[in-house]
Amino acid sequence: MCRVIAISNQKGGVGKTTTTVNLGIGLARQGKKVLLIDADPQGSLTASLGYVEPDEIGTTLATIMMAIINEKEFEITDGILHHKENVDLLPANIELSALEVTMGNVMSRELIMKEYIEAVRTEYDYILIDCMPSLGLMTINALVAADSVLIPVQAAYLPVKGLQQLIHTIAMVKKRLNRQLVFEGILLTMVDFRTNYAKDVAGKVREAYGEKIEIFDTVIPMSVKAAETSAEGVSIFSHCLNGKVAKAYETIAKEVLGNEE
Ligand SMILES: Nc1ncnc2c1ncn2[C@@H]1O[C@H](COP(=O)(O)OP(=O)(O)OP(=O)(O)O)[C@@H](O)[C@H]1O
Ligand SMILES: [Mg+2]
Repeated sequence: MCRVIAISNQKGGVGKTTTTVNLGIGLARQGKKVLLIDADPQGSLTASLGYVEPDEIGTTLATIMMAIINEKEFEITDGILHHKENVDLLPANIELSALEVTMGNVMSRELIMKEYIEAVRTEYDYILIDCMPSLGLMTINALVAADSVLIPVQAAYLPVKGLQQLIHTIAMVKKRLNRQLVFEGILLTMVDFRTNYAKDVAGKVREAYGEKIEIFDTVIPMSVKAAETSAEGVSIFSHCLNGKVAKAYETIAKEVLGNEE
């Protein structure tokens, strides 16, 4: 059985892409077959995995979604890149933003990505979708295609308002387009243990949302090591296996495996 997880928060720079890379490769290290989908025209996931010029890649998520819109055939291997840390990647680039505009006029425009995922899900144990920082049509497509949504929250400020908007959008998707959608959980990222403030934010998020949404016990520490990995095109496991960020993502991968049982 394949589980499809959308990694989403419309707030920028909260650790969505970093979490997609390291949770994905963390799951692969536990023996799972994993596909990472870049659903952000910035192509950060693609670049983080070492494909440093996303705009030069020919076949991307946009190509395949366009084929689906035009009712053209596609192969499940189309566009797939194989990363050396045992995960597959469907890349993205700037073409995705043009597609998002085009898609606005298409029938069943929220269901295009789902059609792709339904075709490839037999090949994988986990599919992670790295969403863009917006709640537009591309993110709605990801939420409709997903079984669950994982919400990274940066522990550096009080994110209550932005989270309410995200949770409302998820509730609407669940009601109208994807009854099965559940919360994978809130993941606190970039936690600076030296400050009481970070602990305070963690406490406040638990207070405000802990009853409705599972909050991962493990938090991701703030570390320059996490930021360095994307420049190298590898995960934190290749960059600094014994560091605290690698340990944290390894534990999160195990928590996600446990969520399914
Ligand atoms: N645990 C961490 N410690 C320190 N820096 C981090 C950590 N996690 C991520 N970063 C850095 O923070 C920045 C934002 O992270 P990331 O790109 O994963 O966020 P994002 O939510 O995907 O951003 P966007 O909304 O632009 O897609 C990046 O420069 C990344 O390297
Ligand atoms: Mg990102």
